[in-house]
Amino acid sequence: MNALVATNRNFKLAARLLGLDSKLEKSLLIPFREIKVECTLPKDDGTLATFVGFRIQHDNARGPMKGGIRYHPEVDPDEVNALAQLMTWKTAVANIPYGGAKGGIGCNPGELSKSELERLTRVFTQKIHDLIGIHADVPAPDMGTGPQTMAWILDEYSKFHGHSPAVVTGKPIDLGGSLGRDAATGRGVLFATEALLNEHGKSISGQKFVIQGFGNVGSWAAQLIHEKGGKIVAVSDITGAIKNSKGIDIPSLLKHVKESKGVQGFPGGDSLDPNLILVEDCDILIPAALGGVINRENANEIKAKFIIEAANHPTDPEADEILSKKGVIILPDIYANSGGVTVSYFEWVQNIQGFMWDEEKVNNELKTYMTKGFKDVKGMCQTHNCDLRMGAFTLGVNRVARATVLRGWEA
Ligand SMILES: NC(=O)C1=CN([C@@H]2O[C@H](COP(=O)(O)OP(=O)(O)OC[C@H]3O[C@@H](n4cnc5c(N)ncnc54)[C@H](O)[C@@H]3O)[C@@H](O)[C@H]2O)C=CC1
Ligand SMILES: O=C(O)CCC(=O)C(=O)O
Repeated sequence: MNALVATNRNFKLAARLLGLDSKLEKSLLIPFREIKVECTLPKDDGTLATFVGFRIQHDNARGPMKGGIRYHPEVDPDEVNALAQLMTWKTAVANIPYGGAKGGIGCNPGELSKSELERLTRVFTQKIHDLIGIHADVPAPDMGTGPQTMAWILDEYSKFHGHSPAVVTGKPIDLGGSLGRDAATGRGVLFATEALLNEHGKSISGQKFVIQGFGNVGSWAAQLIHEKGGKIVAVSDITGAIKNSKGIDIPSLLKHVKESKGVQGFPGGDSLDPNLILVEDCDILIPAALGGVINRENANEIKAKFIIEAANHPTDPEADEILSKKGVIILPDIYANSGGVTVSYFEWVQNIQGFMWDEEKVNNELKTYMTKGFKDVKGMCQTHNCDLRMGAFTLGVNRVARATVLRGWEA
């Protein structure tokens, strides 16, 4: 199912549970601003290449719009739109003073050299610099981008507006990045999983995990879960998939991935058909790569009892229904992966304060936010007699609706 159709469907279900006014519902759904820019740059061989970049600014009722920038061949306006909307509900679920936005460029970062990526990022920044800003819209990394991308945006933006570290988060520490941001989404996934398991009288230790995606989010989640005694029995990335029913040695896998640029060929496991990773036997499945991967084609075959959505919108609404009938419990993206944007908020606060926190403070604050977020989501589940996805959606949508009305909706 198209990502935007799926996200709108979840929003509308939440709006109905909340009894939202239909005009307010319509206004919350339509993005504040959609930006589409052409980015032409010289490649290393002297030929010109043109890419299309998007920044969708969904809502700013609760504060500056916030969200990552994705470099991926499948980036399209509908998906960026859906991801921007999800950011609005996510920042509200986390209860941080932001709205939502998302950006993306349709490109394959693996096929571009570092200098081509730098030129692409600078051209994109030149096209959108007037529309982003410390109190307007603050980008961050997402799939295919990272601290280096944020450093180039910071540098290009600062040429127009003066030195502005708070205009992006997820930057290198040397440029004002926060300690703990690199690991934050994965660490948030750990805290979210602990909160859910705790409610079911279980702990991480001894549970069997499968993780799809071994980039920033998947690899940090794997490392932290492994440290807590969780048994990771299968992992996949773009290069392939591996499994080991006794549990994969994650520190060795991290070393292998650094050297070989992927999980493929890891000697500490057997290779597995990547198409089967989501239906591999486990207790807990963590999708940490692309959207829409859990759908009506594979939902019936899923063996996990719990799904922790580290990726954005990995589960189609049709799959939600099938999995719910099977009794599978899904911890939704807008809560489960909110650790990244929460520490982005801490980074922005540190930049504005001009004061750096130590890593222990960052991680402790993150745990406080994730624990509170779980409690708030559960509260909405009880109020509206709904599952965790609708608990999170009603929580986020209600907070944004309240802010919108307070700002003068009635006027
Ligand atoms: N980086 C962050 O702070 C946050 C990221 N997310 C979401 O988490 C997910 C992963 O993002 P990152 O780890 O940042 O990206 P990344 O670019 O660091 O890693 C992506 C990983 O997915 C793998 N992958 C790509 N296509 C695949 C496929 N077809 N099958 C299996 N694996 C595949 C890549 O090989 C790589 O291991 C995305 O959905 C992103 O939107 C959500 C919240 C915050
Ligand atoms: O850290 C951020 O500002 C946003 C991260 C992001 O793109 C996401 O949570 O999906």
